[in-house]
Amino acid sequence: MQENNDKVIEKALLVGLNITSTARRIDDIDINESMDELKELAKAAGAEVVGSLIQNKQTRDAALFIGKGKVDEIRAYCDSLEATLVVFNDELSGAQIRNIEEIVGVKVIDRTTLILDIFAQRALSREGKLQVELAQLKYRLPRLYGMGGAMSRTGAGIGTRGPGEQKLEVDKRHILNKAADIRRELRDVKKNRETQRTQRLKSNIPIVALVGYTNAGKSTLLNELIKTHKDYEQAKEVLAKDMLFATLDVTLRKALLPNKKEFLVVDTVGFVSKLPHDLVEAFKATLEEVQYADLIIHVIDATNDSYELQKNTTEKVLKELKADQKPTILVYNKIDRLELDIYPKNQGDAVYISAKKGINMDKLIHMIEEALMENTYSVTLSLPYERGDIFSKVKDKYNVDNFEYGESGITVDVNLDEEDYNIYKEYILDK
Ligand SMILES: Nc1nc2c(ncn2[C@@H]2O[C@H](COP(=O)(O)OP(=O)(O)OP(=O)(O)O)[C@@H](O)[C@H]2O)c(=O)[nH]1
Ligand SMILES: [Mg+2]
Repeated sequence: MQENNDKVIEKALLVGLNITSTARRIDDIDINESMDELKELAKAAGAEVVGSLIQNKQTRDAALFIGKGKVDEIRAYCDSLEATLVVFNDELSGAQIRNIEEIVGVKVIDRTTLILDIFAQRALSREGKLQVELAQLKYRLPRLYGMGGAMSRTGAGIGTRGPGEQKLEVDKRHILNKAADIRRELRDVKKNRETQRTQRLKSNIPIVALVGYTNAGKSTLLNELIKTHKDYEQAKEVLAKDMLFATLDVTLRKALLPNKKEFLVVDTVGFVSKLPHDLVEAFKATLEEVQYADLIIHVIDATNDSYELQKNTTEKVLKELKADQKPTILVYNKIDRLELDIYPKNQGDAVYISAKKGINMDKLIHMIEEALMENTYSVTLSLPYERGDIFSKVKDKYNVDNFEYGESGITVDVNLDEEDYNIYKEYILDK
């Protein structure tokens, strides 16, 4: 194990179980793809992957998950590869972790612990940190027995980190108290967020949420969309990186439609298959922003071999968030890396783009405009000068910059929503 300034680079051996009988779950993704993803997750957590093995088996083993013979094999692998960490592709019980650790002699963690560890390292906002910590505590509680083992949580590194660098609790009573504290604090944070949201909803700016599998290109797309805004500056861009879970915190930024109306773009945490259930629960709160969106842009990495599965995973979460009935645009991204004629042309609510190379961005932006303007009325208002109050209201609310001072008043081109259309009907200029 190399160590510098407390940063431990662990050498990880990955282990996957391929269930070959009917015990296999229908939504289990292909084992090779799942292991590739596990490798990316291990890298994202800061580990160096030194090896990977798959066990084909009819059923899961209650005590050792993959069976005694394979565990002995893992031990030999660990010795020869000098692995310091074994990562299982599935969620293990506390007893299984302890039993396997006893045989292989190095730290054993599962996919859930790995994902929680990445989240623990990346969460930036107060709320994000609290949610990750709560998810970690919930995960640990039923496993305390298994993790009391000799080498389990005494060392540093993956699986021992909590947000804010404190060591995770190992005492049940402490955990329960801590979880209660966090829940209380989260309630306060939530109130705060609700206040902000109420203000936002009052301001009437439509909200467009970017959702999709991790690494699909959501943040890259956000950075492209905000370039349309007059107040755009590079400092407003968000981190876009070839790394799973680059984005953990919800970010809102302003952008402009061709008709000059403002909208807010929301960047969200990416989804992944087998996302730990506690984390889904925790991040549902963050993903609440999606529930308030007027439009959802589902970003899909069209170059990924499992993009269909990734799309399904995302759609399942959207359903859980009760956001599956919202107007949605499917964006197939990264087409700069595809042969030009292998993807269907744009059809219905889908569009093929490259966020990075700016291909078909104009098409996408027009689709966004159409979707957001669906229930609006494009009118010209003729406002007498004594109704300057209406003018300033409309100007602020709709970000109007197309108006003219005439002899009898001000004429304004604007897209009114239904409510305002009825209020200002008498001032509408007949075409
Ligand atoms: N070739 C190509 N690469 C792209 C495109 N869009 C994004 N990428 C790359 O894909 C990687 C992931 O992009 P992000 O924008 O960080 O993806 P994300 O969906 O925000 O990912 P998470 O925040 O981790 O969930 C980065 O390396 C991007 O440069 C594209 O249109 N073409
Ligand atoms: Mg991102």
